[in-house]
Amino acid sequence: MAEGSSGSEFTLDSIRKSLIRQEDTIVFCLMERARFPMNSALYNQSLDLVPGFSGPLVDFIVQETEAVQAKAGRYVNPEENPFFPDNLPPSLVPNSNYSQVLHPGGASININKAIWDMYLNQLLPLFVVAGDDGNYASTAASDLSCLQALSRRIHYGKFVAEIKFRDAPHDYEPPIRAKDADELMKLLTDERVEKMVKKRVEKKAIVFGQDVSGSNNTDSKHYKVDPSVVARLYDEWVIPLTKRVEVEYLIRRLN
Ligand SMILES: C=C(O[C@@H]1C=C(C(=O)O)C=C[C@H]1O)C(=O)O
Repeated sequence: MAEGSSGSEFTLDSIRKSLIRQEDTIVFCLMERARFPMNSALYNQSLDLVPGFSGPLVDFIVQETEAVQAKAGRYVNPEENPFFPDNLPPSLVPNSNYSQVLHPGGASININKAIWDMYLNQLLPLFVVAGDDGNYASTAASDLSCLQALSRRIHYGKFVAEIKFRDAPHDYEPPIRAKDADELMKLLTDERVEKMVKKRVEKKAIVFGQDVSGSNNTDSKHYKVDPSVVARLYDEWVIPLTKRVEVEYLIRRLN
């Protein structure tokens, strides 16, 4: 089930290892998107660039890509959640045997609208330069990689919540029955781990984002994505949204 895991191990430790691995993917995706300027025409609601499609070009590219990926079975995987879930075609390929560790109620949790809004309206302007180079299709492909990586990480909260519940059902059952979201939030929060995550992603942006040359000199002042933006991304959005998924999952856990 988890990225890079055999599927047989389901522990908080193995889930956290997967979240750490996903940080690399997220940092590299952001660095790829930073190769292009803002290209705001891509996101413009009123520029109908595709004949017969009404809406921003980025919507067209994401919807069409998700449709192909759905046919190839992407959304059968409980780790994946589409940005445009309405009218997706069914999978045409034989089902892979994903281990069904989640409670069935988890399948209805999809907070991609909030992730889309955060990414386009708040995050992008923090790490891409202004301008338009006309590379809309490549820019949108890069946006989709970032969005999918962020969505996977944030919805991984379902697996985190499941294992936390299994490890301490007696602690979680009373607030679940009382539908006490605040108490659940307190129970699942681990501030020590959050602090480590924020420090580590900032460091990854420093290490991965340097220009590497053949000599011993690296340019340590210029990073492909500002490391403080990556730390802020996790602090303000990734961690809080992951915890929102965890709470939403737990609230449904005993249904
Ligand atoms: C994901 C977890 O749950 C919470 C969310 C965290 C995160 O999004 O990085 C970190 C610690 C917890 O507060 C976890 O415990 O690992």
